[in-house]
Amino acid sequence: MERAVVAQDLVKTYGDLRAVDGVSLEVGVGETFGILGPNGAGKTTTLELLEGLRKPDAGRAELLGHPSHPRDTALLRRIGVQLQTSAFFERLTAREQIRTFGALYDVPPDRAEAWLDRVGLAEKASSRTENLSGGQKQRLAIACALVHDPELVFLDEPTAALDPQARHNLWDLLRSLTESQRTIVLTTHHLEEADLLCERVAIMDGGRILRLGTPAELRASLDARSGPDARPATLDDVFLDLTGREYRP
Ligand SMILES: Nc1ncnc2c1ncn2[C@@H]1O[C@H](COP(=O)(O)OP(=O)(O)OP(=O)(O)O)[C@@H](O)[C@H]1O
Repeated sequence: MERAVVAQDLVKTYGDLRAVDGVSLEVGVGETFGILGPNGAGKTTTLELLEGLRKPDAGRAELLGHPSHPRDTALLRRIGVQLQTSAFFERLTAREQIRTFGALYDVPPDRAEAWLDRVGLAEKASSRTENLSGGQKQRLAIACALVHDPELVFLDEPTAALDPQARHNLWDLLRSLTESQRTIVLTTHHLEEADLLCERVAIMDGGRILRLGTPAELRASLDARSGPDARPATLDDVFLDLTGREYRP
């Protein structure tokens, strides 16, 4: 497997809390890889360490064969990161926003603007970003992450605020990216989404990876323990079996 992401023993602590506690994983070129886990499991922190947005206390990550930290400007052109919607440039319209992101990577304005259509925002091109709905802002953030056609894309809960139409359309868009050998690493709370989109998933809790494999492998391992009369396991069942049913802070 040609590898787009390699992480070895990543650790990140905040005071006494080990938010990420020895995470190792590999993601193949062209693969869609999902990071799942309850609130506070360490998914976003793991993603930020992989992206090079945060420096690990220990361990290392490589993206496309280069260390992800300190950030390498040549690498930045090859990766796309979905930023928080609060990271938009102020007072710009959706059109100006996507063109500005595109200009950072020398993407011609028309090609950048075409992304608004791909995420269903063509009609909102003249709206200022602060007037977009939560789901519209999220789609714009995803378009900004993809505008320069990166080889490797990191998406943090990309469908969290999306309605079913937008969610299904985004799934189609992400599938079309992997058809052209783009690699996607995403976090999600939607286990159906992970099952549909991801070739492999890691289920995290307490900063550690509890299980890593294809959704089918994870379901089969639970089925094997449940006996022949139980209904077939879903990824939800696997998730709850590993992480329990208690609320998380
Ligand atoms: N900058 C920070 N300072 C202190 N603690 C932090 C910081 N960022 C995250 N944490 C803590 O680290 C732990 C992991 O947080 P993280 O955001 O990675 O979890 P998550 O799995 O993405 O959760 P969620 O599903 O709620 O988004 C949490 O307990 C969180 O409170």
